[in-house]
Amino acid sequence: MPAHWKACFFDLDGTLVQTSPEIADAVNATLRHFNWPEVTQAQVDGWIGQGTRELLILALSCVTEQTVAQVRSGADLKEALPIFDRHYQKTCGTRSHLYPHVRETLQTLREQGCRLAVVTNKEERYTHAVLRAHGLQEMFDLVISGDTFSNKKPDPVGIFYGLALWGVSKSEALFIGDSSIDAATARNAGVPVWLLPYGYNMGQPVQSCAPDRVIEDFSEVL
Ligand SMILES: O=C(O)COP(=O)(O)O
Repeated sequence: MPAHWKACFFDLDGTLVQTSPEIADAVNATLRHFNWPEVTQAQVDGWIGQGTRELLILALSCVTEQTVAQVRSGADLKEALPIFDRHYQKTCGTRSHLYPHVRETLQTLREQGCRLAVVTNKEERYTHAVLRAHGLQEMFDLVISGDTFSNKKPDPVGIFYGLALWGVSKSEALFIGDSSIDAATARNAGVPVWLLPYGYNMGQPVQSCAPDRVIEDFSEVL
């Protein structure tokens, strides 16, 4: 294992930033707009990982008692998406916060010459809003969102793109995330993966994803 990684790829929601309270606020404001029942924080936590569009589909399926396939092809989603967008743009940064030691650890990695990337399934417009709200944008050499390429995680395209851009080999890179999607992304790319246990893993313990390591605190990346 290299003493200093040459490139670190980070998931965003549940790894760098605790985002679910303000996502829940935006989802519930959207549901109220249509007079649908609200959902709980725990439900929203369990729906994070595939991007906010997919999260909204799961929420609508839950409250309207339609299948996911029906919501995906129905009128409710089309109407709800712009309302959700308006609310999430407003709530971004209001109730999210960085996990302990994120800023200092990223800073130290930068000083060590490590290339830093975000690889999230969140859509670009929200990824940048969250990073901006926490003054993190300048920290990263590369930001890849769920809609940056035609495929999102667990497709390894974001990792391959970064490695090729920087001329870094797989063994010199590390993926740090919080979910089975992150573990699968890293495995698909052939890079080691460390998982944090405090994020959003659809209600499952991260140990079940068989990561190379579980780290309790973000500073253990160093
Ligand atoms: O589901 C999302 O919005 C994104 O989740 P991620 O940052 O964990 O990839």
